[in-house]
Amino acid sequence: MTDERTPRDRRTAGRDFEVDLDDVLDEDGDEEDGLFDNLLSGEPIFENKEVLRPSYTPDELPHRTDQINNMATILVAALRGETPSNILIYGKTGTGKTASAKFVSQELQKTSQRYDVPSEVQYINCEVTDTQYRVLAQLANTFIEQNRDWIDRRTRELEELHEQAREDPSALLDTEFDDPPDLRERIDALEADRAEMDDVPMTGWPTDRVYNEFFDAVDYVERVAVIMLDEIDKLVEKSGDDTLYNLSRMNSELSNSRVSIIGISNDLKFTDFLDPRVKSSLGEEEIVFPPYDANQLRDILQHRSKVSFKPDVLSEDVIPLCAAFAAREHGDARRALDLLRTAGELAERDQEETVTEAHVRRAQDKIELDRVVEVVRTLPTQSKLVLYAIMVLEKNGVHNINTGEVYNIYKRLCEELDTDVLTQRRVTDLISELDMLGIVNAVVVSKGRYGRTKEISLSVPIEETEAVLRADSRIGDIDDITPFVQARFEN
Ligand SMILES: Nc1ncnc2c1ncn2[C@@H]1O[C@H](COP(=O)(O)OP(=O)(O)OP(=O)(O)O)[C@@H](O)[C@H]1O
Repeated sequence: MTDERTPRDRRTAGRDFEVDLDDVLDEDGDEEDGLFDNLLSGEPIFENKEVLRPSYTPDELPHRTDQINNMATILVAALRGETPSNILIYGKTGTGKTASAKFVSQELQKTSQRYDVPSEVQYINCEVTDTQYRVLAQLANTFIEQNRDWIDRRTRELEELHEQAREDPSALLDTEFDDPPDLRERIDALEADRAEMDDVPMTGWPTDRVYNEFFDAVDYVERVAVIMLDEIDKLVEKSGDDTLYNLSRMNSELSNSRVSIIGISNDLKFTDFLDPRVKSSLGEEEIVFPPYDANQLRDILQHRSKVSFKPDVLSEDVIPLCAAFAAREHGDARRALDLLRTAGELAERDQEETVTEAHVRRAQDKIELDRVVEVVRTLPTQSKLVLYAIMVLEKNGVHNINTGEVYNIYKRLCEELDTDVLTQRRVTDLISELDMLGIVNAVVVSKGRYGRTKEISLSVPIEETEAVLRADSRIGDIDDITPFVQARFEN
């Protein structure tokens, strides 16, 4: 059947929204370049941009061989049916902890399938799943799901065997079953278990009931379960160490299965908050991921760029510059990859054929600005008011602002918003926090016999900061405030 409609008919058929086609068709009704045509027509820079995103797990991780081998040496116990030691993995953000741990898990699962040994890794991101209840419920449901699949497979096998045994009783000779009724009993028992296996709801039960469900689900069949808790410090920060305590003492009570834990953290000090028993059990093995240096980052980018970019689109200095910028930021591979991707996107947007050093510099500014916008947007209201006060002063040409000046404006803002006024001491603390976040720069200077004071300046672009602050509906309502700054006696 041929479609008799014109291209225009086809485009408008079934539309339930209005589009002005004159924007896309010229006066003679011919097609002009549409909104996306221009963007699509440029020679694309990327071969596969997804490869540069954090969600992609590379199958090669340069400069992490030692850590990967170390993990494998510990986890190989699972393939022998033994319990691997628990592992704690430390390292700053972007040092390849998650990528390496996931890589080793995939290899472990592949090998376990090949040798038919039941060992598996369950990954949990504790930034998302951050309470004992949710961790246990998520694990329980994963194992319940697997158990149901296992029962389905097993009952199918046993039904077949039952069929055979009814015709020929010798079919049961080398099995654990005495006769067909014995086998039938086993099938019925499995089906009864299956019927009882309900999911754990994500809220609402007492936590010990969830724990019991999880315990029964893991122990239902023989297996070694490695539980990988990424961002484990977030779990401890939010809900203490009960989950880790419970997981680390399970093995003494399990009959069929074994559990081992891999904890991943970028907070080197988080174990200080753990119960000593949990601390020693969790830290049986510790693996440290040091920051990458510029040369290592260069290798990592080189590997990824081969798959992600078209050939010859990167000018020579692009990768070294991305690596150098990211090495300055505590050797963060995620930052290096973000820079490279953003630089590529900027070149693509400009419809240029090569990515240059200038794109990398612009990408660095853009990423930095995005970070600032995000930090400012999520500040608590009081900190936003303090920052707003500093911004008002700068906008009115005041430099080397002191705390008293910030405090005066801050008080006026609070009055206008009819909100609580914090003490000057507390506001000084908030200024120090803004300093630590890199949003303002506060240096203590000595004023000779006038004592010491803080000189404060904004470290971020003023227009963008104002726009983000004003996007907060309460601050957006503030009328323009002109600071009254006392004459200063400079010495
Ligand atoms: N050696 C490496 N080779 C290739 N890519 C790497 C390497 N190390 C890290 N990466 C990449 O860098 C990004 C960040 O890595 P990853 O998520 O593993 O860091 P992390 O140490 O877990 O950081 P965080 O603590 O912030 O979670 C990912 O895209 C990862 O694929």
